[in-house]
Amino acid sequence: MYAQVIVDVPTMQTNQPYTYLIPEHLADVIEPGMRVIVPFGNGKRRVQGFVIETISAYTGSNELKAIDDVVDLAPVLNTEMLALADWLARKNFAFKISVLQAMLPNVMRAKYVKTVQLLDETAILDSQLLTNFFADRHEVPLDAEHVDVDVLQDLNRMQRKNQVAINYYVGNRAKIKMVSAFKPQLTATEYDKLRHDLRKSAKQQARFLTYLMHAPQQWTAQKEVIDEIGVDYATLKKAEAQGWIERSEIEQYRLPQLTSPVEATQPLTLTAEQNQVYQTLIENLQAHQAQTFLLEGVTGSGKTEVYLQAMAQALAQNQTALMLVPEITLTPQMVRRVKSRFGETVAVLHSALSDGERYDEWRRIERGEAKIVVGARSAIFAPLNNVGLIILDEEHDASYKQEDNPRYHAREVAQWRSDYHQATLLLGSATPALESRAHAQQGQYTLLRLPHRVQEQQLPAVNIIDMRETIKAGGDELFSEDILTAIKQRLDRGEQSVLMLNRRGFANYVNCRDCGYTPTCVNCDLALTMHKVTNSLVCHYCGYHEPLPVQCPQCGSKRIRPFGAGTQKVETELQKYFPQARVLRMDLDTTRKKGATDKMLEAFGQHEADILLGTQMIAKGLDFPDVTLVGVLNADTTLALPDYRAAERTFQLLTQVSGRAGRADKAGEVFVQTYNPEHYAVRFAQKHDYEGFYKYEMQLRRDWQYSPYFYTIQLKILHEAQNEAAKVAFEIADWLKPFLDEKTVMLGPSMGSVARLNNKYVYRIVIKYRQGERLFAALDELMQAGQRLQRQKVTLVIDRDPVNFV
Ligand SMILES: Nc1ncnc2c1ncn2[C@@H]1O[C@H](COP(=O)(O)OP(=O)(O)OP(=O)(O)O)[C@@H](O)[C@H]1O
Ligand SMILES: [Zn+2]
Ligand SMILES: [Zn+2]
Repeated sequence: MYAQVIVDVPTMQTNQPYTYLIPEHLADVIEPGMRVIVPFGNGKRRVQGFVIETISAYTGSNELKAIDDVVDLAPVLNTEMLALADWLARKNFAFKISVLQAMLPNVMRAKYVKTVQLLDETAILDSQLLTNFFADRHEVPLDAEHVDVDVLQDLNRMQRKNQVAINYYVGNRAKIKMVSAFKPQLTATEYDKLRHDLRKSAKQQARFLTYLMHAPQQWTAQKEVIDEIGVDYATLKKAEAQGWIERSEIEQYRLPQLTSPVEATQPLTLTAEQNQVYQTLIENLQAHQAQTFLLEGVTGSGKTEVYLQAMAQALAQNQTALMLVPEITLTPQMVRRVKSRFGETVAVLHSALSDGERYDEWRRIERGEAKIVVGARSAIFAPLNNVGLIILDEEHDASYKQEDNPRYHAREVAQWRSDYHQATLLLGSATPALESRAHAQQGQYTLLRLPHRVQEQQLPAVNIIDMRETIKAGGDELFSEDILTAIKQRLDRGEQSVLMLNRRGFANYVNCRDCGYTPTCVNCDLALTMHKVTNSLVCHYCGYHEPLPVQCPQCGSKRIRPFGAGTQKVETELQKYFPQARVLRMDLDTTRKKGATDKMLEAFGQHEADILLGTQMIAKGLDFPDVTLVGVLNADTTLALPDYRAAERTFQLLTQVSGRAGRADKAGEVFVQTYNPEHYAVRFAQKHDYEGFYKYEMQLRRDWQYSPYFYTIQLKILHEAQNEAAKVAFEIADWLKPFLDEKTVMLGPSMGSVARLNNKYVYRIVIKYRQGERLFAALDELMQAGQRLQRQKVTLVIDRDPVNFV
């Protein structure tokens, strides 16, 4: 028997599996989806690999090495995941090993240990340095970074003389937490009788027997009982000796905890609109059809309640459900809402968990103990079986796209899994991605709508404040008079405010404080990005550049300069205006600590603060009844993103954050400060007009040839030397040209925005296309050349449908 193995060797940039011999004693053990340890290369190097297939015949001529060992007793990747990995690697020009690893919790990645083994003890006798290094040991971990250079040189010399051997081991970091536990062995009547026969003085035993009479017939961690009923360890030992209980080590899950207990909730009675959406979903669930629904529901329209009830239906028909939420803030509140409905059958997977917690949640899912999964992007790989429903909440969110290896979009994975399981796929948002809305237009998705808030509350009135006027009148760059007045009103009335400082694209662009002008690219209509090193403005897309202006080209003002103030500065300023206000600041700094976000939101929910000041992380999902004011301090930073989705991102952000106001019985009000008050993204957001924005933006996308009319592929070429990066980039561009049809546009090669990333120069090629077959074939070939490029120390990144151009 032979196994096809994808090996974990970062420098082997290939999707080709390697064939290994399965030794006799492992013949009945090894299955596809298991991790194995295999020798690799010439030395004694050992690496981890994934078996993707077993075969009975080998026709090649190479002499095969044998598999050393298996890591798993059962496959950790099932047939579905192996097929998905295959598809995903091909579709996104990714390496299979990175896809397979992305599907598993971090701790299941191999840890490699290198050691040096002393073969000839006499060889070190003369050297104090080496005697100290080995210190009476025969094998010592070798971590080149922490070992003296002299020692390394000696060891090298000794290796050539066969006096030492270098060994490689594959370690396993996935640790299961074990605790002592016991299980009752007798019936309640028997325990009762034993208790009657006890000596009077045996108080602890009596207590324990009383407990056992009512204890469930299952393994219980002993520590909990010892603490709870006050018996000691000796009592348990005695009980075991007398056959009352059995004792053993059992596995205990590290369950992620929220800061306060979750109270159970009941399904709400759906409104007529919600019910209509719900019924459509249920019908599809019952029919077991792979169909995609786009739920376009205004903020506060009760989308989440619909998700919860649809998930309940999946459970009721004995299926499982998967719900994705964007990274960061949203998670704790959403997790709370899902847990309040479904309790322990919910598993949570997101980046705030510890590695151990993630591993345990993953196993609860894999074993079928958790039937509902809530998590961020990578939770899309949760090993659920028999999936009935997949939900992407805030489906437009950019965090669903993974920007590192392996690049993928959670939406495309969701679609694939929905097809595989014949599951219902529900994409929900108040502001769907243009691509999704266009799919609904063309009938690929079914469009469902919730145009009103749950209790028919009005969407908040949005006031646009022209900061150019404020500045002219000698006002503050951070707070206009209007917004200060509005905050004061809330403080007087005991209501709450949410203030957002938009940090995306921050300080990378310049704008004119007098007329609002932001320089844009002549070719692409995208905002130009400031390059401090060269003192110039650069287009991230096509490479166009011009010197940094000293004077506004539009109005002649000298007040054209970079934008910038951090949340901390804003907080200080705010406190100067309102010394008595209780302000909660939420940004990357204050939320870094585990559970910090959850705690802060709890506090705000309990009205322990008057103002929540934060970055765009506070824009989504918050549902607090006392919030009647939302202030956006700077709407423009997202507009200046060097990305054709800049207007879309701004519209989405403004709509989302506005939606936090007036969600209950008190009316809400929004103030948006901007230097571009007449921009269409701002105007449509003011009217809460998603459909209007969609139509307008689609027209522009067609004119400028952007998604969804054109697809985009971005190639990045990285090298330590600028001329080498440029050379390879132009070679690749020339090589690709014959494969492009006349409707395909190639931009660049141009120097990347972050000219030096990880000490490497970046060159970029952007390709816009409508028909991709020939292009993809060419890119596949380019991928195969990856190994050659690697030898030249060139990194090639192929990014399909990039969401960020930086
Ligand atoms: N049928 C219902 N009856 C009463 N209250 C409801 C109902 N459905 C939802 N709600 C409540 O209305 C509020 C808004 O609902 P929810 O948070 O589900 O909206 P959403 O559309 O997900 O909002 P957003 O997209 O703005 O985050 C919540 O407090 C929720 O508990
Ligand atoms: Zn100007
Ligand atoms: Zn350009």
